[in-house]
Amino acid sequence: MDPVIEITNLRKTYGEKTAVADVSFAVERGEIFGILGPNGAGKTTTVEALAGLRQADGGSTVVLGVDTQRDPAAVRERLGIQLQSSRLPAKLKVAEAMHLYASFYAEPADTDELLELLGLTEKKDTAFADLSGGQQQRLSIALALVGNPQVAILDELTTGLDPQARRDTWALIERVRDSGVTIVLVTHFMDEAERLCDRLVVIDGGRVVAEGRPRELVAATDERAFRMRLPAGTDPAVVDRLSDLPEVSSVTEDDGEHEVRGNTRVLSAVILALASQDVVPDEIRTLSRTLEDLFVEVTGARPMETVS
Ligand SMILES: Nc1ncnc2c1ncn2[C@@H]1O[C@H](COP(=O)(O)OP(=O)(O)OP(=O)(O)O)[C@@H](O)[C@H]1O
Repeated sequence: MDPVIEITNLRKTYGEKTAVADVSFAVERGEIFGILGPNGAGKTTTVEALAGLRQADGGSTVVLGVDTQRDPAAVRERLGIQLQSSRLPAKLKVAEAMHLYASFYAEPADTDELLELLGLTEKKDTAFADLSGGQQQRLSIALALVGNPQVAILDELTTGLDPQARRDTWALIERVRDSGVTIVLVTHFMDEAERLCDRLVVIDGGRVVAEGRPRELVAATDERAFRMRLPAGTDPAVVDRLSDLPEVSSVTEDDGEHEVRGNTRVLSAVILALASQDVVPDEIRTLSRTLEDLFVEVTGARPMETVS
């Protein structure tokens, strides 16, 4: 089966500035595909080029078999896009916005159903400016879906939402995917990517620096880590010597605990070394690697703090 989206060697510059240097990836039908990366990595430029809203300087963007650089109009009916800064006129009411957007499409979704799905039915007659941040966000998702698209691109889906609203939005996105829509999700949030995305790319400096399923990306390393609490009065020289073990890459201390990192045999090597000095840790906790660890490794940047 042909991929629903195929980006090949995409390149986009703004004058001297290279926003996207070389990005390639493919998305299969029915996937939730994540695009992660630090600020300014080129994520928004990539999805705007994908939707045919930006003219690339090189490479191709194909959606549902259509080259969106050459013929963006040919997919407009089948592609929904929620942009970061989708602001509407202040006085436009929710239902009016939905009907306006629906009028752009030959076969729009049922607007009442969509508002119900997004929990906006009671806000139908409320002006855009009087909605809360979360409601505005949900409306922008509804507007991206009103054309009954086969592909939906959602940029910064849950930015500014409270923890409950984020979880509700995730559940909604899964329902949309289950209805057969392929979803591209641009996000800063590692927990969101881990929870929602079937596959993802990490983009940094306009290039793909990691690609795969969240679980595989997290597992694809030999690094292990654990924290331990040593008995009071343990000779600091014993701890210092742990750093000399070939299995250990780092030992750091904070809050009375030692965090040890190293290869797959680090835990047993440290326990043995301590036992040979008659030291038995009071407590040991292994640390599982997260998508955030991978993100820091491949981009050198910390992702934005999550709100939950
Ligand atoms: N219209 C433009 N003119 C000039 N430079 C631009 C323009 N749009 C984006 N850029 C620059 O291109 C780079 C990539 O921007 P882009 O918005 O694609 O990144 P991003 O990964 O989406 O970042 P963020 O997460 O902050 O939205 C940035 O350095 C940005 O400043």
